Amino acid sequence: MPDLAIRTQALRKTYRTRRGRRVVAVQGLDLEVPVGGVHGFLGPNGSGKTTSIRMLLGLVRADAGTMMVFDQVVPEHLPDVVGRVGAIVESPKFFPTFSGRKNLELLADAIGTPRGRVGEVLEETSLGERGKDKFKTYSLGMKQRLAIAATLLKEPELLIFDEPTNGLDPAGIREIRETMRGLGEQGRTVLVSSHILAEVEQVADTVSIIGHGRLLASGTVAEVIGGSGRTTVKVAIDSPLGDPAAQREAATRILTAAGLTVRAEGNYLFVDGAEHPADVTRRLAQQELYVSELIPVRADLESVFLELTADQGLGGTR
Ligand SMILES: Nc1ncnc2c1ncn2[C@@H]1O[C@H](COP(=O)(O)OP(=O)(O)OP(=O)(O)O)[C@@H](O)[C@H]1O
Repeated sequence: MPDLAIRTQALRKTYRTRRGRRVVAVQGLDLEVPVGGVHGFLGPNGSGKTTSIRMLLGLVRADAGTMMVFDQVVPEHLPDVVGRVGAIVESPKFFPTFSGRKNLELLADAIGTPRGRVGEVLEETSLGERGKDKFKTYSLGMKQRLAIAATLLKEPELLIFDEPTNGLDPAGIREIRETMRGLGEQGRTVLVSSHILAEVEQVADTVSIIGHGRLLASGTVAEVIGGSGRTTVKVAIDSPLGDPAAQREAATRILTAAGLTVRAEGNYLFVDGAEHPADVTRRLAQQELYVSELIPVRADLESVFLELTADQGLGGTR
């Protein structure tokens, strides 16, 4: 088993609302985050990501289960590991009229980190040039990167970011992604929660997908995609004889009867579940329907996510 930065077992949390209603936020979560690299913690809105992160950081008490950070049981031994962990769970407060650099210098003084480290973390988050500008002039993306810079001051080995790209424009999202990738490449462990899958797919080495507070799948992005058993092929049928739409309908009937899932999109059929693409060609040819194009479509994390969470009536949100 690889060294783990985080491990939870059978973790549970139920909230009680003021009206006495019980909300089960996390119900038996087994999470394993390997040391080094970026780990995407994925799930639809309300699936329990924030609650899990808050429990790990000792901000919310778990009802049951165990949690370990770098082999230390938390929250009991959180003081022993807290120096190795940096987290952004909500927007930190900075002084708007001070520069980014000044804000970080004050923080460095407060946590006993040499001020020399401030220049380094500004560089690491690509804020070097803007460090002397006032915080209030920063874009949302720069503010978020300053928050990351602040967590880097004490050189944590594990960084935990809860939905760090929320509210950012595409350029801001790209900058955060690059920053995370850089941190992972340095050998740090980055746990990043998100419901925006396309982004995480580009940056994560490993992922855990949760739904209703439970683990649905985990592993490298390739394993999770591969393990979904999806082989989708995009098929065009182009016989000179007959109406193309009628041929697509006939093909849909034949393939569906063979247990495959078929979705029509424009002039194409997307066929899921074939063990081998040639199966599709063969079944259609037997009924005198001839395939003019057959393109294997790589499953992406998003479609796997939607498939996994759809089973639970969760649906993915973007
Ligand atoms: N303080 C609270 N009191 C009551 N219910 C809560 C509280 N915090 C969260 N919940 C509920 O617990 C469930 C899990 O919420 P949580 O915020 O952990 O999910 P999430 O995956 O982080 O969602 P999001 O992506 O929307 O942030 C939701 O149903 C939410 O409404």
